[in-house]
Amino acid sequence: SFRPRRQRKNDPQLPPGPPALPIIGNLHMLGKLPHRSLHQLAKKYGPIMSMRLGSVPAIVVSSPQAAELFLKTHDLLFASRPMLQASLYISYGNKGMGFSEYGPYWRSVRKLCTLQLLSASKIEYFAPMRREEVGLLVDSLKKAAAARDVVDISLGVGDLIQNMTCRMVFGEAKNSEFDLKPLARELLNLAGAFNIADYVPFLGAFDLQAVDTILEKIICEHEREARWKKKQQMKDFVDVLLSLMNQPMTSNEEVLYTLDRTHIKAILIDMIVASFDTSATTIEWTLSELLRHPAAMKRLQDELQTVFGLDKMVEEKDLFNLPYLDMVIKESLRLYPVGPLLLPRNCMEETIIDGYRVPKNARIIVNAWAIGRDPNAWSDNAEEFLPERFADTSIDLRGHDFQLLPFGSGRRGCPGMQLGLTITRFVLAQLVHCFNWELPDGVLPNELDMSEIFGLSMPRANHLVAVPKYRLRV
Ligand code: HEM
Repeated sequence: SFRPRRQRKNDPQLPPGPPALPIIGNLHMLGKLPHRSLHQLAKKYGPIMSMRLGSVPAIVVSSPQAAELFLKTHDLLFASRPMLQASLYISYGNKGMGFSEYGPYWRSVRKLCTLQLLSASKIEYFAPMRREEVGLLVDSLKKAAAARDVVDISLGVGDLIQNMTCRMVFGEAKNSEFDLKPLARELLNLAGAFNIADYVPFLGAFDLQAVDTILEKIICEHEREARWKKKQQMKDFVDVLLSLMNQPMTSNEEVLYTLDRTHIKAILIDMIVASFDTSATTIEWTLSELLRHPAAMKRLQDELQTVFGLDKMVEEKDLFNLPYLDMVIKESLRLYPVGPLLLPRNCMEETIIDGYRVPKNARIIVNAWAIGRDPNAWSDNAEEFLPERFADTSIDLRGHDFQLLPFGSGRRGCPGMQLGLTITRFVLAQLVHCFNWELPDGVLPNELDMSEIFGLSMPRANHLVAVPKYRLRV
């Protein structure tokens, strides 16, 4: 029916939400753990809640039904990301994928990454590298086991994933001239700081020039090598992207740009920021819960033992058809979505959702942490780690079931999901299969501290430490 344009009393209103202060809006309510604060607020104001982050309107989504409305029913309207000062800054003016606005440019970069860097065949190509890196960690843990040492699992797993990421992206974990990891760490700190509000007081401390210099060196080295060795076979991400340099990038036949060095650098930064911590954090939380639940640990070890026996280490290619492993990982990602507010969406056009007005350019925050704890979706034991809850369900984590959204959903969902899951399954299975794990002196399973800190991923506040005992016969 026809309506005059002027706002009327009966016109759709913003969703309910807490009162906002001048200038800062509701920023002061986020606290140190925004996913928890927003969860509490949503209990009062509902699963579609409106807030103001500084001057920016934000809509916080906290139930599976609401998430489906935003990520499926109206997917296209919310397939963009907000233009944040900091993201412009670290991605050479939004030339990457993760922070770019929806449109032909983003589509073409996303296609490039999905087909050339994150495809099933690329994932498989790096399997020997992952096997080697995990082997090194197992060796060092074996030594610690022999000496009855307490080991820092968070540190060990974090290092492992970082080495894997650097080898995949740059071809090596340590360059002869510099360690690549501090570079990635710095990018991550920056990206983590702005993922809710465009409010980054320490931006000045971040030295993009230094990052650019290092990336430039790495690219030059790869170019030199490619020329000398006439390298035929693609190796790391830098090689793949260089092989596409100066090629016209198209969308629907239209040439949008030619891939140049800035595009390549921005894509490399994206890949590092998105994959540097996420898998490590998932593994860290899963092992923590398994240490707290010895029966679940035993059941998983038994399942792996039926496939690999006690004479063999875990092989990545034989990790299919292990239902309990899958249930454990799902349960862990339900309770600890490592990118809860990882990348906010942006509303492209004013729209009406569930009777509420959602303004253009509102920031959409899907609180996967709250959704994973919604008692309507998960019953009253939602706070418990109970992998068995998935036993007779088809609930999946790929973004089709809106009560479980660790990778987001829809056209903007995580393109690295397959890679992340492959790494997580392999590393977790190996550590559980090769070792029995005990908490250090005096710590009982139910006393293990489980607090988190907020960042781009959501890691443990205190490192997980435990004593490994080697359990294989090889
Ligand atoms: C367990 C590991 C991982 C988890 C839980 C995870 C989770 C997520 C989530 C929640 C999003 C936001 C999705 C949305 O807005 O709907 C995302 C986006 C993204 N992830 Fe992952 N991720 C993981 C691993 C990876 C890996 C290994 C890569 C590969 C480099 C990767 C690359 C990306 C990129 C590029 C985006 C942005 C996509 C876009 O905006 O178009 N992720 N991820």
